[in-house]
Amino acid sequence: MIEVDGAGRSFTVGRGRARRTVHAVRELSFTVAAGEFVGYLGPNGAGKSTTIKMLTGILAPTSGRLRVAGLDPTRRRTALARRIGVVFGQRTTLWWDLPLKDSFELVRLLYKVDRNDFRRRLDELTELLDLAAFMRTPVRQLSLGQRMRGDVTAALLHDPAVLVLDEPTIGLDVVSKAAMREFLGRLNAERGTTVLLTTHDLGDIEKLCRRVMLIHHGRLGFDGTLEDLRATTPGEDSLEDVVTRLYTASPADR
Ligand SMILES: Nc1ncnc2c1ncn2[C@@H]1O[C@H](COP(=O)(O)OP(=O)(O)OP(=O)(O)O)[C@@H](O)[C@H]1O
Repeated sequence: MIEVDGAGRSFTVGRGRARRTVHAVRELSFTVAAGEFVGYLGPNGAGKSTTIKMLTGILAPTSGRLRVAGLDPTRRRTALARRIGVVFGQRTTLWWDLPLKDSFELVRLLYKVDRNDFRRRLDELTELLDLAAFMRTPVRQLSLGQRMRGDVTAALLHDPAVLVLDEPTIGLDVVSKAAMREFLGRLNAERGTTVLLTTHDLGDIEKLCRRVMLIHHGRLGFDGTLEDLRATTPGEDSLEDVVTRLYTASPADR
C-alpha cells in the first residue's frame, strides 16, 4: 500500500556564505502492506513530517521514489486524495467559521462522494465518534477534543484505503485519548484501513501498533515489531526508556 524506495528530501537554507543544505530525509526505504497499523517514531527534527509531506504529495522528494496506493504522490496528487486520508493533529483542515456539518458537506463536494454513501458514512462516524452534540457548532468554538474528532471524520468521509495520522492525540485528556485510540484500532481491525501513525505519545504506540519504524537524523534507524523494539534494550521494561536510548544513541551505537 505504501512503497518508499531510497527517498530523500533536502532543503537549501541561508544565503551567501551561510548557505547550506539540510538533509531532512535520506535514503529512506520501507513498505507498508494493506491493513497494517504502523507507528512512525522519531525525535523532534528527525524527518517525520517531511516523510508525511512526501507521502501525501505536499513535497516532492529530491531523490528516490514513493508510491502510495500505487500512485506517485506528487504527480497524482488529486487521484491520491481519493485514496488517502490525512490528519494533522496540530492544525485543522476544517473551515473555521462554518458549523461542523457544513465542513463535512464541503468535504463531500470536494471529494465528489456519492450522497448516499456520504450520509451512511457520516451517520456511522457521528455515532462512533459521538459528534451529534456539536454538529451545528462553528469549528472555532469546538474544544480541542471535539475538533480532533471532527478532523478525523473529515479524513474518513471518502472511505480512504490509507490513513496518515500526524499526532492525532496531541492535547487530548485521558478519556478522549482512550476513545480516539479505541476508534482507530477498530477502524484498522474492522475496515482494514492501513494506518501510518506519527506520534510522540508512546501510549498510542503501545496500544495500537504491531510494527514500529524509527527515524533519526533523516534515516530509518529501526523497523520491526514492538517486541523487537523493546529487545533493543534488554532489561528495560519502559518503552519510554527504550526509545530515549535510541534517540540519544550516537550513530555508531545504532
Ligand atoms: N521547509 C523547510 N526548509 C528548511 N528545512 C526544513 C524544512 N522542513 C523541514 N526542515 C528541516 O528538516 C529536518 C526534519 O524536519 P521535520 O519537520 O521533518 O521533523 P519532524 O521529525 O517532523 O520533527 P517534529 O517532531 O519536531 O515535528 C529539520 O532539521 C527541519 O529543520
